[in-house]
Amino acid sequence: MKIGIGNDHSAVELKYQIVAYLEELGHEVVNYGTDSTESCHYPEIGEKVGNAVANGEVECAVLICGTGVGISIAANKVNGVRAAVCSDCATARLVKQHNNANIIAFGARIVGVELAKDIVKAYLDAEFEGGRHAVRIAMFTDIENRNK
Ligand SMILES: O=C(CO)[C@H](O)[C@H](O)COP(=O)(O)O
Repeated sequence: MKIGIGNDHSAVELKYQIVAYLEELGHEVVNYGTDSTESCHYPEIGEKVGNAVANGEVECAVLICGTGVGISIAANKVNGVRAAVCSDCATARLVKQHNNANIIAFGARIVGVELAKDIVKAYLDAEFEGGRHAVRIAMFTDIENRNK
């Protein structure tokens, strides 16, 4: 799978570890994040990755900032993006099964590297269940259309 990754200055080291892990799993990774620990602005990266997912440049993406929250808020401003912050594997699985999240986010200041890898794996291994959940996903699109 072609997977995007984006991060701010707080998450450079964790980003490298997640990129290596994704490549070990056989995925192609496109890096949209910063490789510098110099302070930068996570909304720019969240938007860039959100656009890459929305326009199909990558199939899904991983976003990492200090908490995972700010960068996912930015990505969620892009129509068609469903970015979900996860700090545990059950949530990571459910955001794919129920919410069809196309971006998973977590915080470099919140989770350690092994948990972060497990979160990514739980998300990638899960499948969207459709059915009643598809009705709710369509309602996200309705919200976007009402708020253009
Ligand atoms: O978690 C974040 C956004 O949700 C950012 O990584 C965090 O706010 C950056 O903080 P600082 O500029 O103090 O390093």
